[in-house]
Amino acid sequence: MELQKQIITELKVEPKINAKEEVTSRIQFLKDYVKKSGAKGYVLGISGGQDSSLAGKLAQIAMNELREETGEKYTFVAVRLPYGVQKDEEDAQRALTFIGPDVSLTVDIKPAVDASVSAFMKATEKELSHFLKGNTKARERMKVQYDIAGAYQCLVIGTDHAAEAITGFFTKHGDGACDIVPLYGLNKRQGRELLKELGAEERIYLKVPTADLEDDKPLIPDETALGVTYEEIDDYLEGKEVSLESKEKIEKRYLQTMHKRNHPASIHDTWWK
Ligand SMILES: Nc1ncnc2c1ncn2[C@@H]1O[C@H](COP(=O)(O)OP(=O)(O)OC[C@H]2O[C@@H]([n+]3cccc(C(=O)O)c3)[C@H](O)[C@@H]2O)[C@@H](O)[C@H]1O
Ligand SMILES: Nc1ncnc2c1ncn2[C@@H]1O[C@H](COP(=O)(O)OP(=O)(O)OP(=O)(O)O)[C@@H](O)[C@H]1O
Ligand SMILES: [Mg+2]
Repeated sequence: MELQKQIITELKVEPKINAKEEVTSRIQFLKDYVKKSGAKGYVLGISGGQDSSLAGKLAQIAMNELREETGEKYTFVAVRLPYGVQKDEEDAQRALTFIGPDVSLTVDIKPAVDASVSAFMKATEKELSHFLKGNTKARERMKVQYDIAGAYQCLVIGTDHAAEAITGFFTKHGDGACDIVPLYGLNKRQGRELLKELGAEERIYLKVPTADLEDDKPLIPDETALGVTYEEIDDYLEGKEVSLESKEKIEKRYLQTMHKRNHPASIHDTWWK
């Protein structure tokens, strides 16, 4: 099968969606999964970006409905995880207002990240690059979310979706580590459609996507880091034709990041061959 078709099938992307139906079915999924698991709710880091605004809103609605339906105390915990002071804190606060979480926490990851980086440098006498320190930030955020999951008996939501999975644009065992992925199969513009359906204000769904991980490149847009636009990634995922240059960039990243979309290789696996 042609690689584009193979990727679309693997990442479960539909070229056209009904935003209302997607909202309903993904909320239902969050409700069914938490009930079946025996957990008491969900936790998610809220950055101010599009993906966590959407996943957080779906989770909060799911918890509201479950409380109504069961009379049990299901809870959504939103956690702000800034590295010191976040440049776009205002956007994060706007996202929290939109979500209206049951519980809102803030854990500054700076002391833990800085301690980890300085212990690494002391031991190795090597500098940890801004890029690698960025991945440490993402893994520290993962760790805090699992601390909360343990303490509040809840599950960790991940914001992975097709437009991110295709390029492997996430930190392995960082933001890539989670218990449930309610946005799976959506591309970036479909996620935006869901945010609109949920009544988010424009500033939330038009916010420029950024990983915001590197100290020397604050708020660098994902599209700059990737060298390809989300419009092109979304078109590719909807089976449309994109420029040859973008197609090659997307497919190269897809092939290089196979290991991020699979379980660690064992002697029984063949995906890496
Ligand atoms: N073939 C292979 N088989 C098995 N494992 C392999 C491997 N190649 C590398 N690895 C392992 O993977 C590691 C590299 O992966 P990883 O540590 O993830 O690091 P890497 O993929 O190099 O960097 C993460 C990228 O994701 C971006 N990101 C991160 C977090 C959030 C967002 C966002 O959009 O918000 C974006 C970040 O800006 C950066 O460009 C290697 O150190 C190695 O341990
Ligand atoms: N500063 C932060 N505070 C809390 N959580 C964060 C922070 N930065 C990243 N995260 C978590 O890591 C996830 C991955 O980041 P990512 O940038 O892909 O998503 P986003 O910021 O929600 O949306 P966008 O891709 O539009 O920027 C976020 O969805 C969020 O759960
Ligand atoms: Mg972001």
